[in-house]
Amino acid sequence: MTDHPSDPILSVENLSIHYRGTPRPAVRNVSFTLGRERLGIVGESGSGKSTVGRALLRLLPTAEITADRMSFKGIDLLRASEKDMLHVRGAQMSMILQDPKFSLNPIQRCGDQITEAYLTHNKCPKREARARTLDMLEAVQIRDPERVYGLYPHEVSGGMGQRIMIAMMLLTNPSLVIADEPTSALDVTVRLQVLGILDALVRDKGIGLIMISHDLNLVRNFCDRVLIMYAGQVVESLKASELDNAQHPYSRGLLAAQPRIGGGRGTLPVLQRRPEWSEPVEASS
Ligand SMILES: Nc1ncnc2c1ncn2[C@@H]1O[C@H](COP(=O)(O)OP(=O)(O)OP(=O)(O)O)[C@@H](O)[C@H]1O
Repeated sequence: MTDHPSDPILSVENLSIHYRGTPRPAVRNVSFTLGRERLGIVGESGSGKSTVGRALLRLLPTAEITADRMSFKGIDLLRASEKDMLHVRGAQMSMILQDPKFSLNPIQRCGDQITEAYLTHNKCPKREARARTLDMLEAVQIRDPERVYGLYPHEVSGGMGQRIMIAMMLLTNPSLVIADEPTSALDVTVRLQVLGILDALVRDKGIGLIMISHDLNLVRNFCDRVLIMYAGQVVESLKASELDNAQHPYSRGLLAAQPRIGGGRGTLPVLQRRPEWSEPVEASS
């Protein structure tokens, strides 16, 4: 079990993932550890970020997953039975996806969905689960939890839907939350509110967070460490505060392609890609 804040919650060594029927692995030799911290995974579309997140939850029925190690709080995720994974998913490890519209059940009231998810993993009277749901809705800064409890997903805004998802994912007290582009469907103000909520909850509860994103500015400000992925591999791993000093030419290209306030109106450079970056590299942690 993980007791000390600096103990890794998650340890991944040489993770490779190959979707069956595709010519090459989507992810190759990815290694990293995660403590009670916020780890960003960035890279262009198709670089394998979401595939890594889904592999941790073993949500890839059409892929071969191999690794020297993929352990979460002492559980061997490669060899855990499906029954064991049912206890891990949603209870100890949760995933927040981009758009709540596709994650919430459209024909069930939002509050009932959270209560039901809680009761799947915890035995308690329904009344108590409902009260916990209302408390959690309040914790994610929903002002009128009783009213929102009774709304259907189509009746809530994108930002509120995402708070509802966060409430659902955090109510079971997970040790690890994987947030896959959790705010990219939100406008800037709501995005900052949702990130603030996630940040406070992660800090207060000592959760490990993996933030999957395209947005370098977001991970620079929000995360402690960053993995930069290209063509299924981690090309660079560094502290978020040192992101601007990234060395790999792909990372430098990503940084240079970011528009900056006050950066002038010139054309942004086109991101260069070289074949040798797709060659196998030494695993980094
Ligand atoms: N179910 C699947 N079957 C076959 N190939 C897949 C499947 N899902 C993803 N891939 C491929 O795996 C590679 C990595 O995809 P992945 O979605 O992990 O990238 P990503 O970095 O998360 O991209 P995005 O930012 O667009 O979500 C891509 O080449 C993608 O086409």
